[in-house]
Amino acid sequence: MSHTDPVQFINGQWQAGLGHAVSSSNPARNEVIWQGKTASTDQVNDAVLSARQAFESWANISLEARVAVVTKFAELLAENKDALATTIALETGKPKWETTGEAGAMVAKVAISLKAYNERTGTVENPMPGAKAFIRHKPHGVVAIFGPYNFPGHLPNGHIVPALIAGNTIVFKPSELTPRVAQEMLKLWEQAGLPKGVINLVQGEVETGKALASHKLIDGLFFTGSSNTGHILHEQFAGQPGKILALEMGGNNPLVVKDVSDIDAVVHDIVQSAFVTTGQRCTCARRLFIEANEQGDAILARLIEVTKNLTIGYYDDEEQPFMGSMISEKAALSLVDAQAKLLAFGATSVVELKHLEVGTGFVSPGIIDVSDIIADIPDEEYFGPLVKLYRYNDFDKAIDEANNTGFGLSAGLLSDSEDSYNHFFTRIRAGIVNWNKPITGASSAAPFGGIGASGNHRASAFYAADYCAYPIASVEAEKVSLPATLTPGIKF
Ligand SMILES: NC(=O)C1=CN([C@@H]2O[C@H](COP(=O)(O)OP(=O)(O)OC[C@H]3O[C@@H](n4cnc5c(N)ncnc54)[C@H](O)[C@@H]3O)[C@@H](O)[C@H]2O)C=CC1
Ligand SMILES: O=C(O)CCC(=O)N[C@@H](CCC(=O)O)C(=O)O
Repeated sequence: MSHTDPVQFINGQWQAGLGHAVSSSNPARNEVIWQGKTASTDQVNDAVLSARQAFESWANISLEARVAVVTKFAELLAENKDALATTIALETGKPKWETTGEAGAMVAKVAISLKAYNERTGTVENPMPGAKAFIRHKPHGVVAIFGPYNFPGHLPNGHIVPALIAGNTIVFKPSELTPRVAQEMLKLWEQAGLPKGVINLVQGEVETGKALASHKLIDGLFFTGSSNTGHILHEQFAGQPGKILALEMGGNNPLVVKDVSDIDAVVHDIVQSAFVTTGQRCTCARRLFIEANEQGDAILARLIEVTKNLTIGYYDDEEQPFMGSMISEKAALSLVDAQAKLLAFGATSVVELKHLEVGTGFVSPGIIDVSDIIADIPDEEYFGPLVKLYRYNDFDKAIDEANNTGFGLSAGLLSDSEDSYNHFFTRIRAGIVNWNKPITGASSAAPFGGIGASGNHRASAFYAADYCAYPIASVEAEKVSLPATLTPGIKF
């Protein structure tokens, strides 16, 4: 492992970066696990040009030929599932049970994307007098794909697979925090026999991202990441209506509890919503609404108990922990800082989030009561295991407050009352709305996207097919012929 390692994949060749030295670490043990140099602006340009050059033949080979490569990739992923799950765990700090699930979701993505391609962007033929009407779809061209660190395999894969099936070529810029996962994924695409230039990998930090996002020759950009970066990209794409931009961003997601009989089941769904993946899911519950009554007190007491007992540990612990480390010590400290700011505003700590070990991303989960300072706190996503608690008296006011956010990714109600859910569903604003289920763990077989600051109405997962191709309407006849009835004023 050295900084001169070939970590960029451009036009079918592995090559060393020509930018500055970077590395990636296992955040749980603070060990360097990858080194390289960032892609220079020239290398980003080469990657875009190689994708451009590969586009025509990739778009024009048969769908079957493209599907054969993508299917081979799924087979290779399945064969290498354990190795990939280990790398994801090593680089993110997530426990192995979770990263095994992530690698499995990557395999499943291929069949789901094929189904979505056919259902949403396939060919439709309609008869009409003297002609046929067709709806067909074509790929956009060269697309830039940006991935986040929390699901460094599954989420970029959710753009890459449908983009390739549709016939696009790709320049992939993974998170700078997870370059090793990206490199392993690309090696599998290479082995699957993807023609050179069809997928390119440019590793680097923000400046590499900027060079790619601002490149004149990309036809689109598919982004999963923070709302801040998504907004920057949206501004950058302003005035370019011809380019497709799909933004999957964060949330400040509400979970409301009302009238429930099974307290343990409720606490389970709260924990699974707020703390899974050490709170590093875009769908995680960030705001928890519990009634200010006796039942609410009982739920909270049990939640405190269960939260304090959640196990935290290394990705490879034999007895697997519920939570691993956060992505970095920096991320862990930013959560400690967020908690301190809320306390300074007047919030009350219910369970304190603590940084557990210097030099690592380990934190314990936290619950902070903000009921008295609702009006003052910023509408921000704290991307970690810190949930804000609101005690409420009036269900409608709780829903108003749940909607009092610029985001709109996921939301949920835990309640035994169907009427309450119907009322909640009618009023709540979010792209994912669940009843008596955790608000994390969204299905790849459904659309996945949010409103407001969470997305730009280009839902991913099953609907990713929609942003990977544009529709073409055709009316076609084998011979040109005079219509039986002529338009008034035309004489033959
Ligand atoms: N809605 C969704 O589907 C999901 C959203 N997320 C969100 O992602 C975030 C966590 O991921 P991060 O990696 O921290 O996101 P991030 O926004 O920091 O980075 C995402 C990607 O954008 C690149 N980038 C950053 N600044 C850039 C710029 N100015 N120009 C071009 N590229 C730039 C990064 O290098 C990285 O490749 C959270 O906010 C989370 O909510 C995460 C998973 C799913
Ligand atoms: O993209 C898909 O195939 C489905 C969406 C998905 O996997 N969502 C996960 C992870 C997204 C995140 O929160 O980072 C989830 O909802 O837990």
